[in-house]
Amino acid sequence: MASHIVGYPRMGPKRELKFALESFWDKKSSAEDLQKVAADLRSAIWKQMADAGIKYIPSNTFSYYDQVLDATSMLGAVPPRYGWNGGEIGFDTYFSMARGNASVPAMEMTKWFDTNYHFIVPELGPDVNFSYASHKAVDEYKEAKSLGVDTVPVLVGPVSYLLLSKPAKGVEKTFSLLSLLPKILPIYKEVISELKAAGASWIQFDEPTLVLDLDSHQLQAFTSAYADLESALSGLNVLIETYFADLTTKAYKTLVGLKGVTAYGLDLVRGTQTIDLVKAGFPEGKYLFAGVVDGRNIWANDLASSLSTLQQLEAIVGKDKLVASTSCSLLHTAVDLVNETKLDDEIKSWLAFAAQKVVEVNALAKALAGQKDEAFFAANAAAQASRKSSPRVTNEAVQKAAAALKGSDHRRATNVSARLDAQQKKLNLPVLLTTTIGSFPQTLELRRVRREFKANKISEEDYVKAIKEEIKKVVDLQEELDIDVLVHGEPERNDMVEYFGEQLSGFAFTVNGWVQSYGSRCVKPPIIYGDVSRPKPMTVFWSSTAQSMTQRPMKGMLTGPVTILNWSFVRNDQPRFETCYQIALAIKDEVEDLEKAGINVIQIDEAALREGLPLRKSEHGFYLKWAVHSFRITNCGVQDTTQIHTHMCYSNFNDIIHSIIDMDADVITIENSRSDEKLLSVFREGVKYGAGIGPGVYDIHSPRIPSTEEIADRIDKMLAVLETNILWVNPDCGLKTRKYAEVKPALNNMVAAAKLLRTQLASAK
Ligand SMILES: Nc1nc2c(c(=O)[nH]1)N[C@@H](CNc1ccc(C(=O)N[C@@H](CCC(=O)N[C@@H](CCC(=O)N[C@@H](CCC(=O)O)C(=O)O)C(=O)O)C(=O)O)cc1)CN2
Ligand code: MET
Ligand SMILES: [Zn+2]
Repeated sequence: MASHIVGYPRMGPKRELKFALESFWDKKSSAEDLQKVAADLRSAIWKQMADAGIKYIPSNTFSYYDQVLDATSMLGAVPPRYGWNGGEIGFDTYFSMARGNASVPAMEMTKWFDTNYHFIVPELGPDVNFSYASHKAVDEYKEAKSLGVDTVPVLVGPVSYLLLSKPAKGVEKTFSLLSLLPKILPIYKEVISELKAAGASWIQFDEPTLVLDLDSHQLQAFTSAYADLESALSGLNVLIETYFADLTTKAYKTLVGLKGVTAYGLDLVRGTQTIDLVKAGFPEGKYLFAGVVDGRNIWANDLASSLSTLQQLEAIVGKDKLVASTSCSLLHTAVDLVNETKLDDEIKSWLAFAAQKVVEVNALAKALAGQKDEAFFAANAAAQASRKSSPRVTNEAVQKAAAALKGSDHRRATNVSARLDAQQKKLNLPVLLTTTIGSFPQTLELRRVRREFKANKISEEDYVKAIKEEIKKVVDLQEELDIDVLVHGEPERNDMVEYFGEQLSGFAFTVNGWVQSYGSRCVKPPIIYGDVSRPKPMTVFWSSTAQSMTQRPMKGMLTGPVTILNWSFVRNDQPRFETCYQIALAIKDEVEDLEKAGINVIQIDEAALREGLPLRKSEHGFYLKWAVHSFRITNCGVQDTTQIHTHMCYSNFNDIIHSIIDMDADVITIENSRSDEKLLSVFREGVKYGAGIGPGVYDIHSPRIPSTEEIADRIDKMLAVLETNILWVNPDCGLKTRKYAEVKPALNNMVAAAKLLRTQLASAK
């Protein structure tokens, strides 16, 4: 019985890679400095896994930015605008694709399945000349070998690579990405042959797209691809790794029928029915890599339960053919619990980060082989029992309140158009209202103030004073720019989810529990371990302070329950929807306290509602029902005259537009400018939208300053499909990652464009 790890976090236990990357990008250190940090991280990870006893240790799961971009580099699929002239791809070309450069914008980035990780989307057309342009996979295999570790090199599988790509500009409608298979497989063969020459005996292809709803043409692509690779792969053990959900019966049949493949990796955590597929039939003589240790969460594994699952599987696949593994790459969990100095011992005993999960996987493999570490299993069982019975986990009052929600719809009594009328009477605002999404630039000074306050280096009094001054600056700036509905700028928040987690009961937070979101950017998801409640108001002080500084409406600014849920590490001992309802009740209390404090406009961000959509269509309906319901619970109790906003920053929701309407917000602001045709086409196709709507008029992810004409043009396009009286004018998303030098002129042009159109509309009447 052996053990395997699908993949490992690259950022390092203290985000060493983040700091090395950012310092290199800022030209404060050399390429060699960066390479040295990276090599040290890799060697530490390999040694750690080898010491733990892991048999199948992955290599090439390290990346300077993203593993899909690494595959693009391996294939030489560099879009022509980056001016690459062949040869081994270096940092210049690689980081230009990832982040853009002075003259060319970055490639598109999008969500990796239903995680908070983002990958760089390959752009492929009929003219791409593929060539073997990055030897990273082979180099890393050799590097590990020279350190005495024989690894399993990991490649993004050829079919998933194509299924995750997008057609290049100009061929969007006509081009079949899968038609490129015969062009990329020769490159894969070159890599395989070099790996063999270097001594590899195993190879892992990550083919996570196998868990999606695939049609027979797409499934056939897997069959042909691996048939084509069969002779190149002969002599190697070949693992096809899937993760994030169950396979459909058809996909499972395709997988186990692949030529030349000797091992299958299955996610037994999110794939709740996977075990039944295996029971219904598993090919003789093949390996099953059983993903029983959750790579998406921070909970210690229930070892007794996993051991029993593995024993059932062993009876089917045979003793020497079962391998204990993680459910997916550990990229999506925090790195090492050892560095958590502030968590108490009880909560710590319930947790396992990546480093601890490696030990769990190995303990399971040994136990199955008859060498059970009794002390380790006993300590684990005790921790599981303590988590089940701890009074800190259960709050009867919260459970009762959440249970009482069932059966009711929680809708505001008045319909949205009547509410908008009532709000207009109270607020008396012009048409084409301007606003922003919430955050203003997070300056270094601001981050320093927060850090020093957290470390008790400055007093609460000084801290409050500094934040108040910052809010005043932001308010004054917005008045000067003549924005209609103001925000306080969120200077007191480190992150829109972590900030609320820190103030709610039932949450724990870490010091170093960082998870890569994209490139060098990381998030520190709070841990929801118990029933959620709100001990006291969270934002009322800052919002009413901000409102007292201006006559204009000041938006209260909250993060919605679905987003808090999706961007936290969620408890796994009750269904997600129950936790979501509890958060909704806490946010409801906050909404009502803001209203009482005289805040007339309240924004409840649901930035992550779309990303939480299950991977399989059959599960969409159920998710959307409780997610939308949770949102409505937060604001069903406010008066007609209180205006509820929501914000989303993932524009690809044509498929869920009816659920968005059903959220029944008074105003929604949405990311749009990166993909305006996509969003506006919903309305062009005749979807009736009567609530306020602000499709973003410029992209905040780019430092570029949009001109007045260009923004006016965008607004014009929107007016062609949306009624004047419901249209709002705002950027795509919050401004926290931008600089004031960019934000001031951009907002100035935005207000000018709105005014220009107001004048045109008035004279057209
Ligand atoms: N949770 C979440 N998910 C999201 C988003 C989001 O806003 N939040 N936005 C979308 C895009 N994803 C993003 C993810 C991260 C960042 C981002 O800016 N992250 C920062 C960390 C931000 C943070 O929490 N910083 C803290 C802590 C500061 C810090 O890192 N301090 C160091 C000290 C180092 C120093 O001396 O500076 C430490 O604690 O170790 C603060 O500002 O208060 C980063 O990686 O740089 C932006 C967008 C999708 N997913
Ligand atoms: C990722 S959505 C961000 C919403 C938040 N209110 C902000 O402006 O930063
Ligand atoms: Zn946003």
